[in-house]
Amino acid sequence: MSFSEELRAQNAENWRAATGHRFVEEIFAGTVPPEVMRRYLTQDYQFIDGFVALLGMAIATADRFDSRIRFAQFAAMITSDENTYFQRSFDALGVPAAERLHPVLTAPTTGFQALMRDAAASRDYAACLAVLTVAEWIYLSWADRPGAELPPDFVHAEWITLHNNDGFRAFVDWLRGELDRVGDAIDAESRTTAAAFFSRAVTLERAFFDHIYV
Ligand SMILES: Cc1ncc(CO)c(N)n1
Repeated sequence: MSFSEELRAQNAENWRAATGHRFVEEIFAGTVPPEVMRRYLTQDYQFIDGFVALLGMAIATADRFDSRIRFAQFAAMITSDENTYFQRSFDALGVPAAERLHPVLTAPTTGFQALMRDAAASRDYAACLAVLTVAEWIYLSWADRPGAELPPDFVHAEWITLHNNDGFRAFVDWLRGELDRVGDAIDAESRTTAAAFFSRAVTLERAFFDHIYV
C-alpha cells in the first residue's frame, strides 16, 4: 500500500464521515439551508487564508522546482477563481463586510489555523504536504460524483465544480504521488510526524462539516 493510501486507511472512520457528510448530500441536492451555507463559507474563508500561507511554505520547502510550480499554479487558482466565488456567494447570501473579513471564529476554524501554522512553522516539507493533501483529497473525494446533476444555485454548484474539475483532479493525483515520493525518501520519525499531521487534518475536516449544523 502506498504511503498516502496507508494514511487514509489509518483514518478511515473520520474520512468516511467527512466525505459522506450530510452537507455533501445537501449540496448535491441543492438543499443546504442558506444560514448553514453562510456559516460554512464565512468560516471557510478564514481557513483559506491559512491554507494559502501553507502553500507558500510548501513552495519554499519543496525539494524541486517542478513541485514549486505545481503549488504556485494552484495558489493562483485559489486566489483568483475561488476567491471570486467567495465574493459572489457572500453577495448572494447578503453577508456584510465585517463578517466576510472578521467573523467570530469557531473551534474547528481556529483548530485548522493552528494546524496549518504548526505545519508551516515546522518547515518540514512532508508535514506541509500531508496537511495540503488531506484538504484537497477529501474535497475531491466528496465532490467527484461522475454523472451527478448539478444543483441550480451557483453557490452550491460552483462549490462542487471548484473541487471536481479536471485541473483539480490532476492536482490531487499529483499531491498523492508527491506524498508517496517524499514518504519513501524520509526516515521513520519524519513519516510519523507527517502521519500525525495527516490525522489531525482528517479529524478537523469532519469537525468542520459537523459544526455548521447547530
Ligand atoms: C475546511 C476545508 N478543507 C478543504 C478545503 C479545500 O480546499 C476547503 N475549502 N475547506
